[in-house]
Amino acid sequence: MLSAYSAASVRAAEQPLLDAGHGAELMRRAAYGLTMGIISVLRSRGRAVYGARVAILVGSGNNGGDALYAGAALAARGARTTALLTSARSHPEALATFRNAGGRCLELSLETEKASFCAEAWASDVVLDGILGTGSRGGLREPAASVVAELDRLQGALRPLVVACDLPSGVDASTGEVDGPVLRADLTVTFGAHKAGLLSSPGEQYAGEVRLVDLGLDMQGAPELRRLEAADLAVLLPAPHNSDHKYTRGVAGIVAGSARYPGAALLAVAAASACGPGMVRYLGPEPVAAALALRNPEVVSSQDSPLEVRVQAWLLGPGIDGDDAQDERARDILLAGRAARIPTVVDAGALGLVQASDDGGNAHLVLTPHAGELSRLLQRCGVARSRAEIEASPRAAATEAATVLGAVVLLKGPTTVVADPLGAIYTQANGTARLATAGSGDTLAGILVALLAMGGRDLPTTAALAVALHGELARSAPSTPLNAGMLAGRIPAVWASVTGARPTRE
Ligand SMILES: NC(=O)C1=CN([C@@H]2O[C@H](COP(=O)(O)OP(=O)(O)OC[C@H]3O[C@@H](n4cnc5c(N)ncnc54)[C@H](O)[C@@H]3O)[C@@H](O)[C@H]2O)[C@@H](O)CC1
Ligand SMILES: Nc1ncnc2c1ncn2[C@@H]1O[C@H](COP(=O)(O)OP(=O)(O)O)[C@@H](O)[C@H]1O
Ligand SMILES: [K+]
Repeated sequence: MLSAYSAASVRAAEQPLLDAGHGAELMRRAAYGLTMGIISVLRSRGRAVYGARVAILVGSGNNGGDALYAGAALAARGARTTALLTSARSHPEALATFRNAGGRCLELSLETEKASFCAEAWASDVVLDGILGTGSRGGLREPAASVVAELDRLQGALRPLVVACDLPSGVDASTGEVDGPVLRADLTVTFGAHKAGLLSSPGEQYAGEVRLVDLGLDMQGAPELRRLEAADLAVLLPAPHNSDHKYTRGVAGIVAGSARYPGAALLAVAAASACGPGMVRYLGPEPVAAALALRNPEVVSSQDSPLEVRVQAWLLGPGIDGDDAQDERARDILLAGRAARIPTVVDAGALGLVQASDDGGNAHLVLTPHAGELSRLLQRCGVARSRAEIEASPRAAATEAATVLGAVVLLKGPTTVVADPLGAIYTQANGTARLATAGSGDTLAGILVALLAMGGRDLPTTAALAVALHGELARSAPSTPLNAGMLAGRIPAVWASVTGARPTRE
């Protein structure tokens, strides 16, 4: 499990070491890790350090200091290093060390030097972003903002590799929010602890690969957010016991699909069934059930009322729009669920049926909106948040929705957020943009209801687990187009690969 912290927590953890006079040592370690990161990206492009061209953007604070020390280390190994001082002030010792090592300095305040730096950066192997770190307030300001915007224009094979020092400048270290231009990094070498902003949208999408350099910080207090990693999936994905029978293994009940959208039911059911619960029960129109019988003969289908069947978890909503009988089933489950407290995934067409609750009445619900659906959901609760606002601050929006609605909110996107009304947050970014395709959310909902039915973990952890598994379905796919219909079929292989060796008796 990965824990990520706010800038304030990281700085608080650094303080005792700074007070004890270890500041220079911390910076030396940070710069060493950064140097190693730059060398590794150079090698990934088949370049030696000797003779490599490295262009460095330097800010006024310690972030600029780290970058200058790394630049000095590279210059000492024969790299051609050029720094652009973006402020009248730079870390004095680091600047002197850089100059002594043979580094060239240009000043942003001089128009001709700015132009020569941009030309140098475009011809470089690596651009190092050391303008702002955890001490930044708001987005990049001028004149640095324009240089970054200009450098970020370069695309494709001509674009140099970009390494960010601690975090891409202009990304909020705590929230991941972005205000103004940011130079998209291929690698971010971050120091001391993972920053929550690099594990949140949109910041995460600017950070590239993130490597942590250990500074020996003693992080105090609860992390801002957590993330499940491969090793967690291996432990958390459920496995049957010898003594189990189908009802102890969990029954997933699914109310999805309609004459208009039969596919949503097919996708959700296929995904749920592939996760291996004791049983999948499908409630919905007869023609959809008939199609399911051919594709998933193990599924038990009926046109019953949900009040007549027993399940360990419900999924309501994919593709039910406009079908009165499905709508009624979803309403019945939501009403009965307030007493029965059966874990219930509320997706797509059922999201409009959820009412805000501050009495714990929704504590068994996991709502799974994308940003557009969350905007409408919040609107109904009297909170105006446009889709664009939600995409700009998804973590804040998911947390707000979880509080207002009293339910776990799983907000889908490139980095998916799971927010618990009690304040716990997971973010997962296992997937790739190939998941952004119609029906992919139905597959996620199917995985989630199956994992909930199989039980064993709390709602937010199970939700994060489902998102992680769903993401892995795309990550492990070859780089060819992917449609949602292909995803469920990948579950067994991906499950096997994330859980490692497969004992036959568990
Ligand atoms: N404190 C420590 O013990 C360590 C800090 N390290 C580095 O130090 C960084 C934090 O250093 P600082 O506290 O100096 O902070 P920064 O390096 O983020 O710089 C803050 C400076 O930038 C200016 N600034 C703030 N917001 C701005 C904006 N939006 N646009 C333009 N300028 C802006 C401020 O005037 C301030 O001078 C970390 O990110 C990390 O790179 C590392 O050396 C590891 C150890
Ligand atoms: N750029 C992206 N990178 C990775 N995953 C993404 C990206 N965009 C969307 N996703 C994921 O794809 C899925 C899309 O779900 P959803 O929007 O509900 O689609 P649908 O309603 O068509 O099934 C979600 O799991 C979401 O997190
Ligand atoms: K930076």
